[in-house]
Amino acid sequence: MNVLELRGLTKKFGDYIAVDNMSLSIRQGEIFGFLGANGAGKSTTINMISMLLRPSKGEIRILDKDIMQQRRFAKLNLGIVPQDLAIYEDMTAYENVSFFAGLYGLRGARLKERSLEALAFVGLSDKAKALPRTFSGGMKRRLNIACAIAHKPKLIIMDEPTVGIDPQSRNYILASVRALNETGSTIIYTSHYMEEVEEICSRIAIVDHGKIIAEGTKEQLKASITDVKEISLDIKSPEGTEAGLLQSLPGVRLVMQEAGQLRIQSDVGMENLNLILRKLLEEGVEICSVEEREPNLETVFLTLTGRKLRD
Ligand SMILES: Nc1ncnc2c1ncn2[C@@H]1O[C@H](COP(=O)(O)OP(=O)(O)OP(=O)(O)O)[C@@H](O)[C@H]1O
Repeated sequence: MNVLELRGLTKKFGDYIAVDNMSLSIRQGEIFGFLGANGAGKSTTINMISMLLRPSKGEIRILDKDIMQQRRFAKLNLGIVPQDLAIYEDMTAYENVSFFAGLYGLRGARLKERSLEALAFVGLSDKAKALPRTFSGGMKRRLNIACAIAHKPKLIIMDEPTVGIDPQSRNYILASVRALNETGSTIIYTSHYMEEVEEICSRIAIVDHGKIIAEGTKEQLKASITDVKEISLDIKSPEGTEAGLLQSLPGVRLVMQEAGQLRIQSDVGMENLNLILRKLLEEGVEICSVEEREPNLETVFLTLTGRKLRD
């Protein structure tokens, strides 16, 4: 059964079309990645699914029921982890979770059990009695997740839950996404970090200008890219000076530089490796290794949109 179905979903703000005739089916048991640059329309889509925004056009079905006609059913089956934190700083972590779980009708022993379980899921059991204002940004994000999952929704939507947090919290969040999925929840995970999406998602939609421009498993998406190759060079030289030199060479589409490494995406069939190497050597750059890389989701995104996922 489809846990979520979007049919021709559209949202206009004045003349601006933020979500453009989007159709999508998400099956039970998936971790579905929603990948797009800032402003692509991810949050607007999520806000419509969570009934905070009214679609201009189209239909949203959760577990085969139209959410406009079955609002309560949709709410009970949905857990939303919003991009902006929705927690109370002056209530303990446990009180926060049980407050939100209570909104979904949980009471008594079941409320307590589910609230504690949700805190355990995100690795905050030992902080149950602490106030969120003493938490790191990452811990607050984990609490935000616990608040959305205690009522055990069938569909959990996470809107960029790992933006700007420490690696330990990030790992907790990714582990909790997997654990939630293993216990039967379907998950929609939005992010502009393609590494994360690649790591945890079973299927991915790439969103750009409010439209889904590609959809499939990561293997399918990568296999669709046949006209770009990626070369990776380990180099020794002062950082930050090389990318500009290479950008203007024929066939070079994109140069990325990180800590002694250059990643160059260029047109397949362009025999420009010799030009690239010659240019670097002329500039006194020491080349330690050269490797042709498998395409990743960044390559896919770049090829489809002509832009980098993160600017
Ligand atoms: N209430 C609003 N009124 C006018 N324009 C809006 C409104 N909400 C969003 N937009 C515009 O719609 C577009 C899509 O925004 P949205 O927040 O859905 O993108 P996003 O993919 O979630 O990006 P981000 O990662 O930055 O949250 C943006 O250009 C945004 O400026």
